[in-house]
Amino acid sequence: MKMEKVWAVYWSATLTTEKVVSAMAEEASKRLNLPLEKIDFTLPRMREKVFSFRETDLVFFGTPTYAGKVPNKVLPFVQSQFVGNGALAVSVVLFGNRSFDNSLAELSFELENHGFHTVAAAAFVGQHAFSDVLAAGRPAEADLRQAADFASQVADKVSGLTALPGPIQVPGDPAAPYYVPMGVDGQSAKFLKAKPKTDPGRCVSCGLCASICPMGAIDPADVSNVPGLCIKCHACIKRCPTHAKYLDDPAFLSHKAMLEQTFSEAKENRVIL
Ligand SMILES: Cc1cc2nc3c(=O)[nH]c(=O)nc-3n(C[C@H](O)[C@H](O)[C@H](O)COP(=O)(O)O)c2cc1C
Repeated sequence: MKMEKVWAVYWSATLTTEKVVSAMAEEASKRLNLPLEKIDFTLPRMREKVFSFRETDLVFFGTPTYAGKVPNKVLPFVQSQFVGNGALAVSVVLFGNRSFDNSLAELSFELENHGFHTVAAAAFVGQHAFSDVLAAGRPAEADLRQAADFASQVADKVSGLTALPGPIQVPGDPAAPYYVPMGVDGQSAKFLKAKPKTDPGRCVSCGLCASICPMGAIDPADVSNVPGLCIKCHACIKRCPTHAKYLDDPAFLSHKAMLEQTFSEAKENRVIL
């Protein structure tokens, strides 16, 4: 099929999805000798307009896995902000070494439902946003190489297509319920209402956290004040230059400890072509 443009489209709070989707789209654009454009819809200001694609677009579309699915506060934007108009798409999810459960199936389903034709899919491991040790440093160089190899195979597949294939088959159930986080005691860990705290001894009031919060939840005039909804994405915690932000909610810490105890063995990336 004759394509005209490659796109990297992603939502990424701690930048692992951005890294993997960008590596894929960059490689495909090189291989197909086509221009590349990026849409990062992580921040509220990037979620105000609708993006419409064309049949000649190849779109690498990525989100993280939260509770085994597409993050529930991101899903409405996936559904309302992007119109496929017959564009080819590659669904990509990142997951933090536990499982991607049903996120890839859900993302693929939503893309198909909104006018995209999915031609490939991938689930890559990214450092777990909750932890400094779970999948630490991933995507690493080897992951990014694998992402590029995959994209190059996608490019060859797309160039060789003479008709639209059926939707790519991915494991999982788009309608499955969310994974319920557990604590070390085996009971469900309820930390939905937890909010990040600020260490006044470290915070220099640079305002970065407020400017990168995907929910716009942090008061820029007083960053220790979080009046908005916190989705525990860890953008503020992971990206604070002085390490001033933290979560000390006991249920959250218990879930994090359980994950670190149970899912320490490195998982592999999954590609579907
Ligand atoms: C609220 C929340 C829920 C998560 N749930 C899962 C999960 O169910 N399974 C998993 O393996 N990783 C899970 N993760 C880890 C993320 O999928 C992983 O850190 C991903 O790389 C984050 O993407 P980003 O860097 O683009 O924001 C979760 C992370 C957060 C913040």
